[in-house]
Amino acid sequence: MLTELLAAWISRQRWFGGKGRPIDELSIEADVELTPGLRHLIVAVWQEGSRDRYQLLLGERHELPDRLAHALIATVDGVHLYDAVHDPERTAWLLDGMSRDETRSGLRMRHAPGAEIDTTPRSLVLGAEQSNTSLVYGDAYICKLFRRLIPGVNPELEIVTALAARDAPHIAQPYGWIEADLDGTDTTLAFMQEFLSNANDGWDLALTSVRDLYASPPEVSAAEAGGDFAGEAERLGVATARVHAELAAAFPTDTIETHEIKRMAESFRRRLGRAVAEVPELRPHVPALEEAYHEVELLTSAVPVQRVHGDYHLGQVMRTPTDWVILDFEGEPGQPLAERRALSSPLRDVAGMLRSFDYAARHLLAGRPEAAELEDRAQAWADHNRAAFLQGYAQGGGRIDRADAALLRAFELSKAVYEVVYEARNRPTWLPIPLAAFRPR
Ligand SMILES: Nc1ncnc2c1ncn2[C@@H]1O[C@H](COP(=O)(O)OP(=O)(O)O)[C@@H](O)[C@H]1O
Ligand SMILES: O=P(O)(O)O[C@H]1O[C@H](CO)[C@@H](O[C@H]2O[C@H](CO)[C@@H](O)[C@H](O)[C@H]2O)[C@H](O)[C@H]1O
Repeated sequence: MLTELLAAWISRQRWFGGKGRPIDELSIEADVELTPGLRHLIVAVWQEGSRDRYQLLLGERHELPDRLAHALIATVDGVHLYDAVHDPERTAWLLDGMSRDETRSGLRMRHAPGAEIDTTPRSLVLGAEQSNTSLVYGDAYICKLFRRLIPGVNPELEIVTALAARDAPHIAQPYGWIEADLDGTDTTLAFMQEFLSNANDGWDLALTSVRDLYASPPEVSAAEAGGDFAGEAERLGVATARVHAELAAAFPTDTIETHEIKRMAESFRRRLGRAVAEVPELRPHVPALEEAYHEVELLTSAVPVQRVHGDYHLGQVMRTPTDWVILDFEGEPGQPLAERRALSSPLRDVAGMLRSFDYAARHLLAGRPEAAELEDRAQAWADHNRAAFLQGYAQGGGRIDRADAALLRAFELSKAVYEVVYEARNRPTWLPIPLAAFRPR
């Protein structure tokens, strides 16, 4: 039975969100033939009374070449069914579909306004398959297939197309997307953007600088080390401020008054409560966190809010030969769509990036015997680059005044609380990194 075979296969996939819980039932909600030998499936997976939906590209071949053996799902009546994201001959059809604005049984493929899609490049699945699958076509496009489907327009598509319509700088150009109605709501299934083939991500660049400092003689300061990153951190600050200004111009803005600020402090506390229940190492830091959140409640001036990135860190920015480009405007994975689209203070993104400088500085220390000696250098690198980023942010027109300090601090601490949970779940050896954020300064 196909559904049972799919259930066994899906539970082993890296992007499957329901790992560790038995699958009670898998049913096929939609099954569309895109082209002979390529089907698009939306499957519903029931686990412990709740349902999640996932999309699959199902290939069908009578003969399966060796290069696709690893993608085999099952063989039914002599037909090999396999994960067609690994088959460039089949995924070529997605480029065709988007370039021609094809619609197949409710599956709508679209190209971005003004975009001309070259249909000749062939795809490769990007190495690190995580919660989604990204296909890189030649060195031209990257198409992200959202695996777990949440009804609604994906914030990444919404934001990038709005910014591109304004010719905003610092974004990767949109080329196309795939959408369908899910529960009667227009839902993004895939989004294709310009592939920045000649760029490095900010995390790798920052780590190179940190390594350089650690390898320098102890008297060499972060500013003097060969691989100083401060110039880049500053340019990134400028780019961040410009993108915030574009977001404020492209989407509604508002201000939140005292009673809503209190609500924001409440939401920090709720996140903390849930996190402490899951990660007991957080408990000793609760009083200091409570105090920082209380400072937010004392704010008297209104706080400007707008659309923001929402999960801003060094892994979301890429340095091309000429500039910084910001990716992945999707907000924090796992949060409900409404929350990810909600207006927020841009300081939330600033705080996210400040945290990331801390991460880059400390991640080589986790579990190392020489960590204690390097601790001061890590702090010096983080302080130096955090300051440069803030300077760039102000230079680019971003607002951070004295009154913002309490809010920025609370956002940073709340992000660190989120990271504590993220690391406890995904990379326990990294847990000391966000925990270091709660040490008194
Ligand atoms: N437009 C792009 N050009 C080049 N590489 C990209 C592009 N978009 C994403 N990437 C690469 O893919 C990685 C993961 O992308 P991301 O959008 O952050 O996916 P995820 O949501 O799974 O974290 C990035 O760190 C980057 O290395
Ligand atoms: O990039 P994603 O949208 O998947 O974001 C999640 O994973 C990130 C880790 O890859 C995580 O970021 C944390 O680790 C980064 C280093 O790997 C560091 O630069 C970030 O500052 C830190 O928050 C992110 O929080 C999570 O949502």
